[in-house]
Amino acid sequence: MSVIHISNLKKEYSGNYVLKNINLNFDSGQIIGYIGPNGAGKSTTIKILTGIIQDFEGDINVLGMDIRKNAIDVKQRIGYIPENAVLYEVLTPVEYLRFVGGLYQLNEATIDRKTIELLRLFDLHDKANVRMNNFSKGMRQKVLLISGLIHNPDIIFLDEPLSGLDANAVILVKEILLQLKLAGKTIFYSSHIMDVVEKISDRIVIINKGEVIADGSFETLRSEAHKGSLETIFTSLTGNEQHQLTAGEFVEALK
Ligand SMILES: Nc1ncnc2c1ncn2[C@@H]1O[C@H](COP(=O)(O)OP(=O)(O)OP(=O)(O)O)[C@@H](O)[C@H]1O
Repeated sequence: MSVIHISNLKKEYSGNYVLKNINLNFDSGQIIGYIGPNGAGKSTTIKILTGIIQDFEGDINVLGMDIRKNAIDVKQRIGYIPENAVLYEVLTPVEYLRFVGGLYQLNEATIDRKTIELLRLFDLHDKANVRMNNFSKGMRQKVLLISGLIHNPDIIFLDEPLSGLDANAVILVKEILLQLKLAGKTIFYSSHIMDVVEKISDRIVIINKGEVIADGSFETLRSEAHKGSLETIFTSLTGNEQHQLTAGEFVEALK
């Protein structure tokens, strides 16, 4: 069943189209890797799909609802873990997650029960009531992940979710995403870490300059591109295979 339907999506800033006629359908129970170079339009797409940006051309349907008309209903059933989030740093994780859980209309007992358990599983139980202003990057990222998942959403949008996490936490989050997928959730995953995208995605969409330039399973992309890893497929498709040369020029320019 199609849970995300994107039809003729375009987005412009000051007359410059950063998304150019994107058409995509995604089925439930899949991990979708959404990748592209810096500035390709990944975060903009995610912000439109999650109802944060409402000024766009085309039609977006999420979980059977038109995002323009039903943004609030859609938001209740999706989770969004943004790239750069402003956590309310004067708050503790317990206070912050109570606030977020309240937005999702969870009752306080449920929020507190989930919060304590989820913090424990992320090794943050001893920080539950400590203000987040002195938290490390990875600790903040863990709280952010919990805040996007606490209402058990049907679709989870993640923008560079492993940022700052240590190796154990990365393995744990990858495993959580795979188990959420097996439970029927749809995961929309945007990242620059190619080997993770390669390993976890059922389908990979590559965008460049606001356009879809590749779409398929890793095996399909690999056979079409005649390349080994997703990293080499990515660099050949996005037209940047001159890294050694560019690095040399960079070092030269420093002199
Ligand atoms: N609020 C804005 N006003 C004007 N231009 C914007 C705005 N937000 C994004 N853009 C532009 O839209 C384009 C796409 O940006 P976007 O953040 O979606 O890229 P991205 O693929 O997520 O990049 P990155 O990998 O660097 O995070 C960029 O050229 C960016 O400068």
